[in-house]
Amino acid sequence: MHPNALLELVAELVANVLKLDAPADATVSAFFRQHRNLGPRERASLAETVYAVLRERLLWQHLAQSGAGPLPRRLAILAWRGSESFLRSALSPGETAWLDASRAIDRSTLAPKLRHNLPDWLATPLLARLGEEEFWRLAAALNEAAPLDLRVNTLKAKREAVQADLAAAGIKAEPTPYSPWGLRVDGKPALNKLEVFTSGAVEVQDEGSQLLVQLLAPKRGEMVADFCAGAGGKTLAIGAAMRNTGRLYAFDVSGHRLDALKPRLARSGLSNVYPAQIAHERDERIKRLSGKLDRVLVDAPCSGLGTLRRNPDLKWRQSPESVAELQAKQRAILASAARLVKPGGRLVYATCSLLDAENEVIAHEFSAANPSFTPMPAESLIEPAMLCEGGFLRLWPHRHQMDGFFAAVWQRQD
Ligand SMILES: C[S@@+](CC[C@H](N)C(=O)[O-])C[C@H]1O[C@@H](n2cnc3c(N)ncnc32)[C@H](O)[C@@H]1O
Repeated sequence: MHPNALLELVAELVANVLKLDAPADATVSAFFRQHRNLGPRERASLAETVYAVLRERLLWQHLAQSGAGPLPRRLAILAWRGSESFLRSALSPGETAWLDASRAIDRSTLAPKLRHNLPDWLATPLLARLGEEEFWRLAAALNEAAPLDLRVNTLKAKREAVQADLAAAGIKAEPTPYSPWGLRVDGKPALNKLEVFTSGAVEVQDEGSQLLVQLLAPKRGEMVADFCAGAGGKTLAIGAAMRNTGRLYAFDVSGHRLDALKPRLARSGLSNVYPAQIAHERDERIKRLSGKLDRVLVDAPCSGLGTLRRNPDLKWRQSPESVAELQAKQRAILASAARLVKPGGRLVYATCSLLDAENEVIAHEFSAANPSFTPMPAESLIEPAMLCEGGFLRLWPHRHQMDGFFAAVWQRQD
């Protein structure tokens, strides 16, 4: 494609994504479906440039003020992530001079906001919690691309064997540092046509999500519920840890998400999973299981701010108001899910948020209101201790090279 035609397409996609009315990955996929003629390299330039715009949006918008022409084109030029010579051949002499001048600006002289690229409502609590030095390390880590992690389905394969199969397909993968089932893949190779994937020997899953199963620690033959199962990333890991025995309920209010679980379930070889759509957290189907379950996981709907490396649009699509709404849902879901746990059973509450408001605050409130649930310190359930903070699993991209992740664990006494 002619360089300027591609740059114009990038600008169009930037404009679409910056409407912020849908998740960026959905907007990008829809755009690719409308432009089927684009090759893999063109798609990569488009997607990576759009994500670069989202990651450092405040910086680019500041620099773009001095340029000319439509704003989405200026943003696309500044954040361009394809071939440099290709970009330059698309630019007018005026644009070339402006790009060079923009790049020559010493970024360390810019206002903090233009360097961390986080909205104030998010930067303020993170800075207060982490302190200056660590806050800046987090801000830098959030603007890097996330690694691609796989979870080996131990019902079907061993980690070393999968690693060897991937190597035979020219894909380098190393065991993840903390999860015993994880492999971290080099780069972003297409995996979905490989035998290891189609046979159900692996699923894509961030290492942090894999660690959650160690906190839930489901055993053979138990009755377990994954209360917010979605497309079942955690369900599959829990079902495998139960060695395909017992009964694992996969609840969710979204039938559409549970539908996405079906093909994954078929590949996995699991037959102990019972997906069920519920109307809300107080659904009759839930009430019937009251006090009967050994383990319940609440992977709560949350702001997703721990996944900013993958979903940088979330920092612009969430707000203090949306976080307050999510907190209300989190409280209600945790309270209902807790009723399913039998005496002696275990309850786990998890989010992929960085904010105390969705994490420690919800967990402490629950403990205070439910004295029959005794907190179990995460440090006693998972190693090494540096994965935990204040009795909770607390993962950070800059400390642990994983998505931001939180989990609290309780045991029901009576
Ligand atoms: C963080 S996602 C779950 C991701 C999933 N556990 C996984 O590992 O792939 C949260 C899920 O909660 C579901 N949800 C929202 N409100 C709910 C409710 N009241 N009861 C149960 N699930 C709910 C959403 O549909 C969404 O799928």
